[in-house]
Amino acid sequence: MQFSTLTPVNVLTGFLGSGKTTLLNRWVRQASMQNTLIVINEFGDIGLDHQLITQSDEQAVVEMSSGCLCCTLRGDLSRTLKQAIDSLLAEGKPAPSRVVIETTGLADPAPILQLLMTDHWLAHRFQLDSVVCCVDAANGEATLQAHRESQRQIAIADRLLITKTDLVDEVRLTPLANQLASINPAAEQWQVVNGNLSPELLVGAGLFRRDSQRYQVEQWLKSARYSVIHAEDVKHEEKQQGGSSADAVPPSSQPTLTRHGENINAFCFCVEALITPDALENWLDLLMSLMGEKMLRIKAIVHLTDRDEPLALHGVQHIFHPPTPLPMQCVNDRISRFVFITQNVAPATVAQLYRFFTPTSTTTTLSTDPTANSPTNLSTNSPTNEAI
Ligand SMILES: Nc1nc2c(ncn2[C@@H]2O[C@H](COP(=O)(O)OP(=O)(O)OP(=O)(O)O)[C@@H](O)[C@H]2O)c(=O)[nH]1
Repeated sequence: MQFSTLTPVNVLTGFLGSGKTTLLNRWVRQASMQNTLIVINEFGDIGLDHQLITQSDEQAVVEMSSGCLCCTLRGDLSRTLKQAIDSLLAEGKPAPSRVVIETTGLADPAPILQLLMTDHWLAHRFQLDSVVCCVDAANGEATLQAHRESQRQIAIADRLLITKTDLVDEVRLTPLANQLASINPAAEQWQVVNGNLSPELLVGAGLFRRDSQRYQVEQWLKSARYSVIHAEDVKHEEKQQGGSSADAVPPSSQPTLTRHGENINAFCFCVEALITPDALENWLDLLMSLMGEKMLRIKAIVHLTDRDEPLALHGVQHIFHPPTPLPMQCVNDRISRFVFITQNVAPATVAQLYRFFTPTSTTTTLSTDPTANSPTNLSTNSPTNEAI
């Protein structure tokens, strides 16, 4: 399956009452959202949101109710999308060119992202474009302190929309914006009043841009926004000074500590040397098996010893999307960059575990099979270069 033929999916998340439906109500009226399929995951029997969304000929709105997509209804997403697309085609309408999934306010978006990678039918038809998270300007700080789900929604997002900014002044807005930036430094922030925001600002955060038919590596990875830890520095300091790898962690990567003792860490781990496939696989395997639940999101551009072209990796918790081989001209150097957003996992732990596996001498080949979703499967098959 070519990347260019996969339908982009935007996941719209945000805590209860944060303004998701208000935003969607605006979006469905926009010309740029024509031919978009909107999936609303309601929790409970009465799908009020569905009644609120204005329907038009261009948009199909389907509703999944009675349960939360992230907890109980995983099989239902592919079923819902299949049925919706079948009925569009039966009516003589085109298949959707975009899907927007609005989650329940309490949903952890990570399982939904995993579903897009692991469900065979979904993985062959859809690709994640962006996770968009609404944060209520008036209640955001309190919600963030009190609810783990809210922290995870913010940490995993590509775009953060601070809604209801008409209700607060700068004195309240600035600390919230700073806190969001410390949890998720790479996510762009937008202020929104009554859902008034062009949907075009929200799409196109994915690795592959459909409109230009190009890979956009730096816009996707945004590694420059993170504090950086160099694998080589970690080694050097320990050898020369007898310090620990924690010494190599810059102060700017100190965690955002929330009231419930959750540490959200966002950092970029850089490796200048080419990495052997074994070291990569063993490192990621160990990280995921020991602390997969706490790995909220991982994106990486990796340069391996056994191949010229770089690979793009994208993981959510313990699940990885199949590696995507990229054309060499997408990158400027051969430094591997891993962006981690973690919960209660210190950057030093990630760095130390990497050191544990380097150097290694054997080489294997990474699979690009869409069903090979775990790092454990990275070494199984020959690459097929399907995504190029
Ligand atoms: N003042 C103000 N109110 C807003 C704004 N955006 C949304 N609201 C109001 O906030 C309330 C919640 O908005 P919704 O769009 O229903 O929020 P939601 O995230 O879909 O809510 P759930 O589905 O319960 O999670 C509604 O009464 C909206 O009218 C805004 O920018 N300013």
